[in-house]
Amino acid sequence: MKTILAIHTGGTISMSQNDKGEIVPNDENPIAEQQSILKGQVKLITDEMFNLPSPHVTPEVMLKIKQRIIKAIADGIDGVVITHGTDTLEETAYFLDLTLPNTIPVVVTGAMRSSNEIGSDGLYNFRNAILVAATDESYGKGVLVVMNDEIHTARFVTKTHTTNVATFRTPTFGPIGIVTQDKAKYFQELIQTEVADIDHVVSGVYLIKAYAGMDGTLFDAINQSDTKGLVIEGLGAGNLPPQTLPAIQKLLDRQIPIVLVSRCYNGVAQDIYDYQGGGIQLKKMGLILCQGLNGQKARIKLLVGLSDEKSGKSLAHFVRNAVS
Ligand SMILES: NC(=O)C[C@H](N)C(=O)O
Repeated sequence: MKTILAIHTGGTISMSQNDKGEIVPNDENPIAEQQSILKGQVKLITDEMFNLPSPHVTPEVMLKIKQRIIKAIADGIDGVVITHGTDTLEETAYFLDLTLPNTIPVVVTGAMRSSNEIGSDGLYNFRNAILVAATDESYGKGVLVVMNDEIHTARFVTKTHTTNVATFRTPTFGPIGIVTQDKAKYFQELIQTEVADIDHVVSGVYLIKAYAGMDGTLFDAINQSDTKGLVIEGLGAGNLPPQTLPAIQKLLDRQIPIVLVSRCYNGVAQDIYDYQGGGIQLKKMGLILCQGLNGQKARIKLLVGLSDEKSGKSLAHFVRNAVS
């Protein structure tokens, strides 16, 4: 029988609705109390590590979860499930994907409806996540996100709806598997990427979204002494309004790495346009075009790369490509 460690960190999955209809954190986590899930099939160990709404989760919290899992791997655990608030779930999941050895299944899940609401999805998602973590086929697939009967890679999954239970989607590539009839079934292989075994996290890594008519104001504002890196969600295939360029150049002159992704939901940033502010010019200026990640994930990847003391070409290589 496999031993699965459940690490609880908070979020709606551990919350309840009060008499006024408000969703509030609980002192006692109702999900952590569920000890009989898949009884006889798995041995469940529980660690109530945090009780945080996920907007309160920081890279330091993510690092603590990573360190807890490293200890569990050393102790011989067979798989890990993490319950987490959905607002920043994709960032924690991707942080773990980038920093953990790909040796045992690590599955992140959450809920869109709190524990006592009609149609609450928490217990169901938790059970499915345990099932996936205890499945042999889940080995070697990087960190997984299991929600609403679907299995996604942490690398590409994103929250797409504020309240719908079918909120987690993988744009461009789709989910890699489904949970059906009490089984995890996979239909896509995962391409391995580099892992960075970091022991601290840097601060000063920012994320800015481009818009029509944007100028250099926001770039000038983040041109501070503590700024270590910047991700820009560019327009379309990876372009920027020309008025932003002088302020961006000032950051590049200070050797601050700048990563460019697209603000589009689907597709990858590419250097295909040759006009002022087009992707070709941005690449020539030294921006790192990152293929396939959204802004918040590219920021996690840049933060992990910088925390691993990568710079120059090795940082660009680490950040650039999420798919190979
Ligand atoms: N569904 C959720 O978990 C949302 C909640 N605000 C959180 O991220 O903690």
